[in-house]
Amino acid sequence: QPMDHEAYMRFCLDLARKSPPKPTNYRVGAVLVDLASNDILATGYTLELPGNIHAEQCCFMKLAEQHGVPEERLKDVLPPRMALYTTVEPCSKRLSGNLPCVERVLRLAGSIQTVYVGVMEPATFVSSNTGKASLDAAGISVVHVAGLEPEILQVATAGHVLP
Ligand SMILES: Nc1nc(=O)c(N)c(NC[C@H](O)[C@H](O)[C@H](O)COP(=O)(O)O)[nH]1
Ligand SMILES: [Zn+2]
Repeated sequence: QPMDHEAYMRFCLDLARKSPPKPTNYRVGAVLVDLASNDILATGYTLELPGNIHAEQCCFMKLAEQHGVPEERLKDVLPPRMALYTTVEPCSKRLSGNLPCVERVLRLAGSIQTVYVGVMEPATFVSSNTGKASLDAAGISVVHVAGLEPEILQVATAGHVLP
């Protein structure tokens, strides 16, 4: 019995809780799901892998490693219909200058059908995340899974110094 959207988002939130708090990013959890089998292809949480790695980026890095391909070639080796769940929408700009996750998702346009997000990105680091427009333009739906916002934001900002 496949999990429902809220169950996947709760799973992402549990992953986000594993992320070490930092004042300069959010604690996010993400999973990539094969829509044909409902199998979870990869999980990730912020800083899970060495370096300044985002949750979504973790998923893609793990799959690139598993398949022995560079991240740019993932579309060639991954299933044709997938969904990405992430507690915070994929970043469209990173203050570190690293490649934003929206760009990483766009590499899989045509395979990733939908990005399910728990919250849109707050304005703490990036005044307005333009990801939804970019993803929509590439035919990737961005769908808000409502109901977990307070918990997601509390976990995401746990490392932030109080104003
Ligand atoms: N969707 C998402 N997943 C993450 O794992 C994560 N950490 C963010 N965070 C977005 C935020 O805008 C950036 O973390 C800051 O812009 C700082 O950029 P870096 O993270 O240092 O590259 N967003
Ligand atoms: Zn990102």
